[in-house]
Amino acid sequence: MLETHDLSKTFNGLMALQQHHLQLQRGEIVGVIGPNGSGKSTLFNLISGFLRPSQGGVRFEGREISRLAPAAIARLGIARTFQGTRLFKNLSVLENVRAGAQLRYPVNLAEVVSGLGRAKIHPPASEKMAWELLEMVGLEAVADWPAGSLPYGNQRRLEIARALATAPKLLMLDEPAAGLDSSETLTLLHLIRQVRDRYGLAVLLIEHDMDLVMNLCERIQVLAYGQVIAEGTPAEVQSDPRVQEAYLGGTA
Ligand SMILES: Nc1ncnc2c1ncn2[C@@H]1O[C@H](COP(=O)(O)OP(=O)(O)OP(=O)(O)O)[C@@H](O)[C@H]1O
Repeated sequence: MLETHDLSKTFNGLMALQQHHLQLQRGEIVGVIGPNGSGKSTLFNLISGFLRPSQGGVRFEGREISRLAPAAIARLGIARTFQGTRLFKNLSVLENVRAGAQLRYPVNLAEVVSGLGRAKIHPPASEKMAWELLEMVGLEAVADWPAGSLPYGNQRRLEIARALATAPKLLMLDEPAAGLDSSETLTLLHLIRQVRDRYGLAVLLIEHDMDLVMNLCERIQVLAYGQVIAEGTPAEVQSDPRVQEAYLGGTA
């Protein structure tokens, strides 16, 4: 469903990503790991349209998408979360999920709140769907709370519910476990699996939390200095000497 081919990005002579290749099938959970500065965020930004490649491209369902704008890519069925959260903190939890459906389109907060402008053309997710998503992430009891008042772990789960309101085919998660304690991380692991099982979507995640990556992902790709140095099952990657070397003295 998703394929990067020869994907490369240079910043002022620095090769942030070099000749990257990845294939992702429907229903797969794949992790991208690597030391700081290895190119993970660059890869995410290239796939989601926030950066243009210097070379190569990205195909989604057979179509070249690397020259499309982020909103156009989102419309094709790719949703992403960001490091940290980007919730509408003053809107309720439920309103955040409903507004998630509009994130496929360039609506702003004022339009979401008023239901006017572009928000009128692109209506929010139905109340039924929003409640279903809230139930899945375990936040129905706090549906009326302002999103900003939730503990951080719950905000991360809300972000996932909001991304799912766009009914994506591919969900990209940028360090979903950052800032979570081990029990919140375990809840997150189950949630991501449940989301995949229920909606059959593909999940691509960047993560530094090795426990989460090794227990959740079916396949892992390892980057170092912008290059793929290993790819395989968690067991294969963990026993790969190149990976151990890349992480020597690192954050793994
Ligand atoms: N907009 C930019 N301008 C210049 N250099 C950049 C830019 N974005 C990233 N880089 C450089 O590209 C390289 C790869 O960075 P990237 O953020 O993709 O790594 P990362 O693996 O996501 O790191 P981290 O784990 O710290 O988030 C780094 O050397 C970084 O300094």
